[in-house]
Amino acid sequence: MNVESDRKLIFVFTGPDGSGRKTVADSVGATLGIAKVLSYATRKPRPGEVNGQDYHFITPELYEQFERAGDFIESISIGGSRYGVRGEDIEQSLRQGGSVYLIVNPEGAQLLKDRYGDQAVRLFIYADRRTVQERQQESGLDAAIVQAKMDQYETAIAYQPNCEHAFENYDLAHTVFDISNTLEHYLQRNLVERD
Ligand SMILES: Nc1nc2c(ncn2[C@@H]2O[C@H](COP(=O)(O)OP(=O)(O)O)[C@@H](O)[C@H]2O)c(=O)[nH]1
Ligand SMILES: Nc1ncnc2c1ncn2[C@@H]1O[C@H](COP(=O)(O)OP(=O)(O)O)[C@@H](O)[C@H]1O
Repeated sequence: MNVESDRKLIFVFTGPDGSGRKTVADSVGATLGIAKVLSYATRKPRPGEVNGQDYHFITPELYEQFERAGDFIESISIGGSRYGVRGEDIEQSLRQGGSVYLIVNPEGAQLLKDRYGDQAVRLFIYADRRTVQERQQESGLDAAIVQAKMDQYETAIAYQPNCEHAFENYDLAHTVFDISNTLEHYLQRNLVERD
């Protein structure tokens, strides 16, 4: 009989901003029924973003409170805003369900890898610079925000060799299919034979 082992996985989607990490991750998560662990962010929601869906949008004061309590297993500052993941959210999600996924920048991906070792699987999503820039412009992001993200493009791209897997993202359906297949293998491997 196949039963699920206790070892559940943390799928970490990373790569340059605008490569399609959120779009791809949410689609793969929905396809495979994997729960998302949301980050906390002090930045203001952008048009169309929903609290509790895109991020837990919180005040800098509450963020500091969590930070002082040692709640964040990783926490970064970008452009004057703070972003972090609470360890308890990961642990709780793993306890309640199966494997989980989250979306972070390469710095966060490394911190999660350092913390969780083999339990964390990094999936690097990428596209060429021009495509990434055009997608962000078309999505209606402020030009200054697009510029700030593009300034990080090369640094983010350089992280690819560290990741367990890398996927180019041009044809969305194709990308989601490829990643889902890869993750299926991990999830299958997590089934252990018992008599
Ligand atoms: N390390 C880390 N990165 C995060 C976290 N939450 C979001 N990020 C990433 O930090 C960057 C934040 O920039 P922002 O413009 O707000 O990202 P967006 O929400 O993806 O448009 C993006 O690359 C996010 O994917 C987190 O909790 N930890
Ligand atoms: N394969 C794709 N083809 C065309 N547009 C895409 C593709 N993947 C994502 N996008 C679009 O690119 C933009 C950035 O995607 P998003 O998932 O927000 O990226 P990230 O999370 O890496 O910043 C969004 O407008 C999204 O709809």
